[in-house]
Amino acid sequence: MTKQIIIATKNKGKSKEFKEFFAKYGIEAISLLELDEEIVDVEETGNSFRENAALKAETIANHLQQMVLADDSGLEVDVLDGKPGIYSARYAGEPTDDEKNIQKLLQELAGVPKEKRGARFVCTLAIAEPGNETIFRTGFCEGKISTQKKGNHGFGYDPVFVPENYNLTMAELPSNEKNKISHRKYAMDELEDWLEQSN
Ligand SMILES: O=c1[nH]c(=O)c2ncn([C@@H]3O[C@H](COP(=O)(O)OP(=O)(O)OP(=O)(O)O)[C@@H](O)[C@H]3O)c2[nH]1
Ligand SMILES: [Mg+2]
Repeated sequence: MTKQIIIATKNKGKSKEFKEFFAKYGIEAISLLELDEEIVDVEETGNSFRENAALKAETIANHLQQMVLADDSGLEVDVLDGKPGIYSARYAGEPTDDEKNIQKLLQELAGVPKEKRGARFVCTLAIAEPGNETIFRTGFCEGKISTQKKGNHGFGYDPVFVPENYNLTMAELPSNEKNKISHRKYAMDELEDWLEQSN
């Protein structure tokens, strides 16, 4: 039987990326959207990526009584003092809408010159298991916010995020390229020791 890990997410874009990462270790990543049982949303009431990742991982691990990985991630824009940050998914309000979030961000940055459009994606992973201490890993991806949407791969703010040393947006990169340089990939790299020891 293949090994499996539950990913405490309802985000299809994240789920697809985790399936690709874990497949390399012979592990099948399963999101909450694929479970037979409907899982209620965990309220993200924390004040940091770490607190929200812990909330999602620990709540779902306790509910399912098994090991669970959660991802809390977002975009920090320099000229906005790190916003939208932990509010990235709900930047333009709820229900969450990637297109509205992008339009709001482009409006906030209207007239801001290229050299001041620096930003980074942040991803904190939490792995929780009933009875064990939760572990955390974080990864970053530096870049800039473009002035126009381009590309249709990925999700979220990918169409307006240009990674450092690239002239293309994240959404113009095929998924295997994004998955070599993304915040999520660097957070997964930090998990390598844990993956080796638990394999
Ligand atoms: O362009 C992007 N490329 C990425 O790789 C990426 N990673 C995160 N984000 C943004 O940050 C929010 C996370 O918020 P978040 O961690 O609460 O996740 P979510 O609410 O979408 O799903 P869940 O995992 O909580 O169920 C997302 O919705 C996106 O707006 C990204 N945008
Ligand atoms: Mg969320």
